[in-house]
Amino acid sequence: MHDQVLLKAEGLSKSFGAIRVIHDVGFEVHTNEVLGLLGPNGAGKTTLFNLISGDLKLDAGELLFAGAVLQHEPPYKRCKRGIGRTYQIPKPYGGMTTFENLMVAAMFGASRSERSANDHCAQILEDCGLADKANKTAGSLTLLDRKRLEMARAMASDPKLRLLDEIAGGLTEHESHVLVDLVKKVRRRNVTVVWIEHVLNAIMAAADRMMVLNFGEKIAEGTPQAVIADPNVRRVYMGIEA
Ligand SMILES: Nc1ncnc2c1ncn2[C@@H]1O[C@H](COP(=O)(O)OP(=O)(O)OP(=O)(O)O)[C@@H](O)[C@H]1O
Repeated sequence: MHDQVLLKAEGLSKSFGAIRVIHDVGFEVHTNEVLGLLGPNGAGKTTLFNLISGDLKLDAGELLFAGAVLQHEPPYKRCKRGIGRTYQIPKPYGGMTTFENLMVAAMFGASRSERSANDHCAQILEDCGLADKANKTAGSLTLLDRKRLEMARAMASDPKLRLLDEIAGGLTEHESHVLVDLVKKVRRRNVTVVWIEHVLNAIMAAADRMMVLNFGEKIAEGTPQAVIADPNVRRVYMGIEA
């Protein structure tokens, strides 16, 4: 199921002035997997997302997406290729209804006709537990429902790769289980996911593999169990000495 490489990164490097934020990072993301991205604050995780989405330019390295060279393309072209992202703080169109938010994603993100978008979005609202909030404005939703809406928008735009940035922050344990189920639903729609998350239980429950950054360098990669048992990861990420 996960054998094809969707995204391949080689030798990625990025500095801000004299501050080296990403240094010689390489990794692969396989089709239809959930890759968890961990690391202490300031490790370079969001910067890595910005390099993949094109919000930031690489200093060095290569990015291949479904075999195509990505690093020279502007963000909108990468978006058209099917790379979408979700932010730490949900950014819906607050004055529009939940359903309208999804329609925008389906019609402008995925270029669906109004009719096709309509059916697609109605199904997604149902799947995400938002059917009874279809006509509420996004700005009036609770935090969990705004996160549900972020995931619903991720589904509506038919992405190939979704970058999720700390979406479980601020949720209760029960709510983060709801979110894990939604990530699994997103994946069942053949979307590949890279998820930055500090809520360890959530990422452990959803990830097929995990990768850990520290000071801009990859220090571990593997199954969630192997990564969490790695003495170096335990030391730098959890503060546990072997
Ligand atoms: N535009 C920028 N200009 C200068 N420094 C930046 C910029 N963006 C990020 N940095 C610095 O790069 C480093 C990595 O930041 P980044 O946000 O990628 O880390 P992170 O691993 O996502 O952290 P967190 O878990 O706290 O979100 C930090 O030291 C940050 O201050």
